[in-house]
Amino acid sequence: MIEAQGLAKRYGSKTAVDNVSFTVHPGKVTGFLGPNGAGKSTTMRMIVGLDNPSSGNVTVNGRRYAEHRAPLREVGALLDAKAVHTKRSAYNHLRAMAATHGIPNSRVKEVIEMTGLGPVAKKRVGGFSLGMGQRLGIAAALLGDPHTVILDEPVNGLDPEGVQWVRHLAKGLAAEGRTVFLSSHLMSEMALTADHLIVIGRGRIIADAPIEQIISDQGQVRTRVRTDNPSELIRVLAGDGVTSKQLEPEMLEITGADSHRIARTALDHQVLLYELTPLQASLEEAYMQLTNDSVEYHSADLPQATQAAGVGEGK
Ligand SMILES: Nc1ncnc2c1ncn2[C@@H]1O[C@H](COP(=O)(O)OP(=O)(O)OP(=O)(O)O)[C@@H](O)[C@H]1O
Repeated sequence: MIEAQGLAKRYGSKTAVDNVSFTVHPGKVTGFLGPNGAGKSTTMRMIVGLDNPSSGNVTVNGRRYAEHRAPLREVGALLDAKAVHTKRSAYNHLRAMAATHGIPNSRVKEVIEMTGLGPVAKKRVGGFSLGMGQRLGIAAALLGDPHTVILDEPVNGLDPEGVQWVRHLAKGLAAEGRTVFLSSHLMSEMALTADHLIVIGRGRIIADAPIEQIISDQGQVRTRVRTDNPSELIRVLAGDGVTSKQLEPEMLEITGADSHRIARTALDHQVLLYELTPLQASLEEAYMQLTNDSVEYHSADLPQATQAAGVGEGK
């Protein structure tokens, strides 16, 4: 369990993390989501003692990271995959880490196999691709078989097979009862991996809830309706925060009224309905709505075609 209380980090006049309190529970995957510069990495660095809080505190299983006698066995973290000796082989890098904690070589071999690094284990880390570097970082995080696993952007640079592997790994670790805390800016990936989300924007927590709740709280109720008299239905539903968009000659998307109210109003006015489908907001929509005011670095507006191609996304 990770517990942060009133945690803050200031760099000169810049407040990177602003008085945040949260708990990350064991047995589930908790996603840490937020726009670029929101304070995710700084928070994670404070959890593992790489940065000192300006105020507040954070503990893992009741103790600050530095107070654990064998921290690698308690907390495994992937924070900066590039922070390794580039001249060493992956195997030697992991062996050196293991030696500081009395972890046997057999465990080094185990994590190399688990992370798919077998074929490149004897190669110099300097020549690794971004994805291989991520796998090595994850191998290092798992080395001490820790009860708490913290991964900062673990799927960054991984191919689709690697992304799926991280997803299964995170879920598997949580199913074993471990505390799993991972950050990502890929909402779609979070939707598939996390059970619970903590959303941060401009250094502050803006949501801390199970994923389904975040979606249902943020997503406006939208309903797709097919009717043979759309103009009459629009007229009788109008007002009271209800808006209707005509998508096809007989199809409307109605926001601000649930299916029950739409059906009742239609019946009262003798309007025939032949489809009534509640539409679930996606996590991405909920996230955009939540973080709308907290995005520090807005992309310039791009032409539709460029946006569709995915150019101009965050890192
Ligand atoms: N060493 C530092 N000195 C000064 N400012 C810093 C330092 N580290 C982080 N910051 C600032 O603190 C804020 C939070 O940064 P942080 O890296 O924690 O955000 P993040 O949510 O991890 O972002 P990203 O998704 O872009 O990695 C940013 O505005 C960043 O510029």
